[in-house]
Amino acid sequence: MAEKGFRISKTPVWKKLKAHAEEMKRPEYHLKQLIQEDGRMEGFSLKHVDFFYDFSRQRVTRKTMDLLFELAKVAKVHRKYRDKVDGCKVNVTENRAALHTAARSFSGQSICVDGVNVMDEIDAVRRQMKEFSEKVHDGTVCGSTGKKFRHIVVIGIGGSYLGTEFVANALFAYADKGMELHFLSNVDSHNFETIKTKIDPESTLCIVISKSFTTVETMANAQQMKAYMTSCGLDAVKHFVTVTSKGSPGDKGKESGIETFHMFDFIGGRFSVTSAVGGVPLSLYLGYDRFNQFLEGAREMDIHTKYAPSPENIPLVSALIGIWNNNFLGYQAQAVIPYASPLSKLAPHIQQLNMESNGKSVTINNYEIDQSSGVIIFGEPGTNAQHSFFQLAHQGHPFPIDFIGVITPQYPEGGCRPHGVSNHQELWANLISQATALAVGKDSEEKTRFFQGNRPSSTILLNDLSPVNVGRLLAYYEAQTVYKAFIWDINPFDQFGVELGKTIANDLRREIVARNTNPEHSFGHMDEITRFYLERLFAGRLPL
Ligand SMILES: O=P(O)(O)OC[C@H]1O[C@H](O)[C@H](O)[C@@H](O)[C@@H]1O
Repeated sequence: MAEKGFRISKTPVWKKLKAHAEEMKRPEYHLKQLIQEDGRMEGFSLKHVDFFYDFSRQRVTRKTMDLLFELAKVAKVHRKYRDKVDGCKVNVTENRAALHTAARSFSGQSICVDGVNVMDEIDAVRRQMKEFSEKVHDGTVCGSTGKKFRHIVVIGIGGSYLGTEFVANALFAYADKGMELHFLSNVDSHNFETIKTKIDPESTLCIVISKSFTTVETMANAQQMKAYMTSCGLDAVKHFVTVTSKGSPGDKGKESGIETFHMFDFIGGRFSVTSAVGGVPLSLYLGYDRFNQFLEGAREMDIHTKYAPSPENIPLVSALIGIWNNNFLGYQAQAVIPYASPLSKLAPHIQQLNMESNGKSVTINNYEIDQSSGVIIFGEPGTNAQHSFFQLAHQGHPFPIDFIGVITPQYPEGGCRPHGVSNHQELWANLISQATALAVGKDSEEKTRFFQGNRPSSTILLNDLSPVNVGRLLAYYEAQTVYKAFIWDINPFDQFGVELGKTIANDLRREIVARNTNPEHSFGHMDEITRFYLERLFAGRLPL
């Protein structure tokens, strides 16, 4: 993928960027000055069809951008990206391709991995999802007592859950198929018990989604759900379908009576919402055509990402700005603040996408990373966020923000204008003012009322929250994540960092099983702290 011995932090352009970051500390580069420059908005924003990206309130000048484009060139990002979308095995640690982009390709062109055109199986799964969702909607496929399905319980965690939840929330206004969607992700029994109170088992379809079909939480929840359905006198087989990778323990074939939709080893969990992982629940919830429109939006952003030259390439420009903020200006966190409640689950999805992909300690050639890769991502919708953590954003530790605005809301507003403006106009007044306040700041004799300003943000604008635009937004963040990794020269497609905790949990599970089967089993051989917690679990209360 990259030449051996390559380290981005050792390149001359990296050093030039370091020196430039020092220069950018000078007062004349304070954002309150930069945003006054003629043509700032036009020169520091990009538009691609329905997607507008404004970086005029980032701490960058033309020189910064030129250096960042040089950095992208040195990192050979365009070649790496083309290798990825063409099916090269860019996930070198797992010897896999990374082809989430193929899940929304409609070009008719082959994409080959090991000489096999993956589009054939992707197309077959698309047809299967379409047919299945139509049969559920017309009642041909129904529960074991003949009732139409009205509740869908998605059983999955991490990448087999977060993307679907984000899209389902974003497109709630389009969910007119009479389906209620529930997410059983956490092994915490509260999650399961709460869902039980909300569903009618006879009209409930469970979708077990797990690429590996070994994830402990998902397997436990699937078993709980199966036992519950059986206890309700239902034939559980008729109430379950699975989404899993070919050949996994859950891929039991037609004879099991459970319909299986395949996902593939070349699509990573956190990149999988445009595959059957999102496709099965979302086509049931929204209808297949709307899921398809969502894919169209993602595809269109993929094409832009692949072909647009660096200065016009929106995901690349935002990845470069992210690296500038992180590695050169020293910001360690990034907030995602949509001024649109339907995007309330965007931040948790982007959090996994970014932090699991780019929270790495070695480069693709196994060199220890000597600059940080990945930042802490968090977020909540505005204006709610303003009334919780924005104090820190304005006067405490600064962190860059992605603001997201939607021009036309999903529901038409009535004529009521509480302060002379509609609620949507009020929302926008806040969206605009927050970015300005962060950038400009405010002088004051009173120290507690002083605002330093110079706090960077970008603003993404969408015409509306249609399935197509939600697809564009998703693909934008996916591409931005991948471009960042390609600049840092890390592999964004593996996640070995999640393994250690799971291994320790396996050991503890064995201990708990031993005590469950033998009440005399002692935890005496364990360390004091672990022993304390295990004893409390079995004692059922804190020590007196
Ligand atoms: O889809 P599954 O195999 O059940 O995996 C579910 C999730 O668990 C893993 O621990 C990883 O952290 C995620 O990347 C993955 O999406």
